[in-house]
Amino acid sequence: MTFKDKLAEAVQEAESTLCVGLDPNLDLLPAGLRNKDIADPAKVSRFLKKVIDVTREYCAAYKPNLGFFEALGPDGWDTFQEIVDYLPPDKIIIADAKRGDISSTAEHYARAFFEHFDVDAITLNPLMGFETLDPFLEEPGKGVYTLTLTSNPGAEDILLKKLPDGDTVSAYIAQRLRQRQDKSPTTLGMVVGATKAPDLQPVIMHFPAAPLLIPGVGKQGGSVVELAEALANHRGIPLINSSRSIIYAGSESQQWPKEVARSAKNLKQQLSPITKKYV
Ligand SMILES: O=c1ccn([C@@H]2O[C@H](COP(=O)(O)O)[C@@H](O)[C@H]2O)c(=O)[nH]1
Repeated sequence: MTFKDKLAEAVQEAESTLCVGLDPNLDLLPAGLRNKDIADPAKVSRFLKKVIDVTREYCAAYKPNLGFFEALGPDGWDTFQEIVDYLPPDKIIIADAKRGDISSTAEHYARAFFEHFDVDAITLNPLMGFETLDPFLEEPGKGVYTLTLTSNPGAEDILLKKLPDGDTVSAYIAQRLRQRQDKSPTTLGMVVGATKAPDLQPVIMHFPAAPLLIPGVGKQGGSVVELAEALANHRGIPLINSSRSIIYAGSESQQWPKEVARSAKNLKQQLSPITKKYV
């Protein structure tokens, strides 16, 4: 099955474009599992598995961010593997790894994430140039989300800078990705921030069929209403990610799993004006 087909099925089955971000931060774990000083991978696994159990009904995808697993030290990769294995097979799994390196190194990243961990998709950083994406672009069953217009303030530093032809760097990346898609069996998508909804139009216009991974709602303050307006004419399926505002909901209470479920359900409902186009 191609990545695009799996993405469409996952969204249709869950009737949701929600992606739950799995960012296990030791400082924010629910009170009963929290121990800031000693990384306890067993507690992290228990926490994330519970989050998955109570949110799976409301989302199409999960996005574990590698930074949080690497911060667990030597056990981090085992924990990542355990969570990837635990995730329901009908959900899209996106490794948020933001890799990008010369081809001979990128080949090894591709092998690690697409062969060893066998996730559906990965996030890549295009700053070292478009040929660094090539090792990830060989498999029809896989997807690649390239950082195009990120949600953070620093997007102004490079991505929103204007080139001599008047386009932004973000718009240029979108154009190049669209051209590359014509020659790639792998699905190319873009990471665009919900916080950048007002700047989104000139970017997605260059690649109107691109699947989008959209972080920035929730703790970063991106507006779902503005996002829905910006996506009105976009054809590619979006996945809207939220991490902290879902997985740490109610973390001071023993009832936290209920709060996590409630928060995922609420965001799924808020996203329904966006989702209805794709179900
Ligand atoms: O432009 C980007 C790209 C990636 N991220 C990642 O998404 C989540 C957002 O977490 P929240 O808690 O919902 O703010 C996190 O893993 C980021 O590293 C992003 O925020 N912006």
